[in-house]
Amino acid sequence: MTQLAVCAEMVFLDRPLIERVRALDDAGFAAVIWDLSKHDVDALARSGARFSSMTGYLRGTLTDAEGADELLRTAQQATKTAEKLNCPRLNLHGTGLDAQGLPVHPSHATTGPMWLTAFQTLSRIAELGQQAGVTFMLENLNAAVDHPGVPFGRAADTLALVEAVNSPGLRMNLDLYHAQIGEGNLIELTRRAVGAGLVAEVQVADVPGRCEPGTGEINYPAIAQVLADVGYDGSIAMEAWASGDDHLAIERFRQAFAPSPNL
Ligand SMILES: O=C(O)C(=O)CO
Repeated sequence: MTQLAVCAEMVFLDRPLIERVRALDDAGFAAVIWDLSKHDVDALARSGARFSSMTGYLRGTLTDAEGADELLRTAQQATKTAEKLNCPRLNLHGTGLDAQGLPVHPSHATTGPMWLTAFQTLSRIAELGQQAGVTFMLENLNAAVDHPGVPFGRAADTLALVEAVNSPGLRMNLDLYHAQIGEGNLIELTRRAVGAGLVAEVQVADVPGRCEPGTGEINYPAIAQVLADVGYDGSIAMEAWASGDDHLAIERFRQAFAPSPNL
């Protein structure tokens, strides 16, 4: 059944994280968490909250041999944390991001060798996911506003890699906020990626401003209809700031996806 989740790193910012995940749980949402090295994992595990996804690595990159080994090593550690939190999805980016979201290894052109190494690295990651019983996800990002220089940020590139690896241990984290900034054509993108069974989480925020659905230019009720039409039953997560009141923002998110018969 489709599960609604909210990124605990972006709402209820006046409270400690542990209280944010509890507030989300009380409101019926699972939580999305970023860098677990910054959080008290045992306290989160004891909180009773549900976790939809978390960052699935600490360091590393897809595109060179040394970075790939580091990515695999820290992804393996992340699977242990995921087990403690009972968190089924672990998120990856084309390269590590710093505290400002900037790529640790920026690249403004992706070469043939980079594509091949990324494919091999992701194949290893997918195997790790299957062994650990979790799904790693490669997230599309945007280079124009939030993550300049991130490799494989375009949804089309992310989807091509996930499709090529073709393993249940690796799926796409389809971030519609980033895709709207980078490429648009969201309905067709959603129909194609989700319809092919390649998406494990759909993340949402509106453009511009990255606030809750309904505050910008994206027609989220139409996206919800597409998700229902293709029978999506994965996670839908709001990775957005609250434009005003936090409770109102998460209710607007819930309402945007309420028409789905899977909910
Ligand atoms: O910008 C995003 O979507 C991220 O996941 C940053 O970690």
